[in-house]
Amino acid sequence: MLKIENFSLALAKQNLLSNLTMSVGAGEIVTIMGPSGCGKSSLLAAIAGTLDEGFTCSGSISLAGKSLLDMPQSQRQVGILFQDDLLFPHFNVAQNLQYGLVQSKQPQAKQVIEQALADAGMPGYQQRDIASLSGGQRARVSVLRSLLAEPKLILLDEPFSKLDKPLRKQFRQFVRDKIEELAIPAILVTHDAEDCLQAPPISFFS
Ligand SMILES: Nc1ncnc2c1ncn2[C@@H]1O[C@H](COP(=O)(O)OP(=O)(O)OP(=O)(O)O)[C@@H](O)[C@H]1O
Repeated sequence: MLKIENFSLALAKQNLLSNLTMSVGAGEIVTIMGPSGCGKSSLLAAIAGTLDEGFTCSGSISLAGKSLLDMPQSQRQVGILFQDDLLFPHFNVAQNLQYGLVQSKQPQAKQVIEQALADAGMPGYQQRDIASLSGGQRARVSVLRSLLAEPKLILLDEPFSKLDKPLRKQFRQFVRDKIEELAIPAILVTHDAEDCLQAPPISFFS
């Protein structure tokens, strides 16, 4: 479980978040909404350990009982998905997925990748160039790459915003199923109430 307790975040003298307390259970997806610039992505960065200098935070964030704020970024095992996928354009689909694969799965990489692509409705796409994929296919490869790294928590920063409506619906379901399957907590930041994958959103609108 992810637990955020009395968490406050400031940028120079600007208060972004004050005393946020929330928890996210295994397989649960909590959605966060709020106006542009209110600090949603910064909260995700604080959890992932990628907050830039200039931000200060207080309170606690723990995952499975371990404090994340005290942990180096490399040890946090947090997966992040952004609006723009960060796939390597010069690698094909399989090479991109292999990059995400945890060390223990490397010996069976071929089979694991084959199965992951089949699960994502993209069987046989291993050798395809990234540039030849549609937006929805790129999005799916991007999610798969994050999930193959077996993160202990996943943070989704508007990953659906570039997809058209029918694709968005299909992709939301795909992400929800994968997170439930992995039984890890997830936080989704969005501007679109329809993106709420489970319960109603936590709103940062004041
Ligand atoms: N690297 C940075 N350096 C300085 N200021 C930053 C940095 N990143 C974000 N900010 C500022 O911090 C505030 C919160 O930004 P953040 O990206 O967290 O907002 P957001 O709620 O995710 O916005 P949006 O919905 O527009 O993506 C904004 O005022 C933004 O300009």
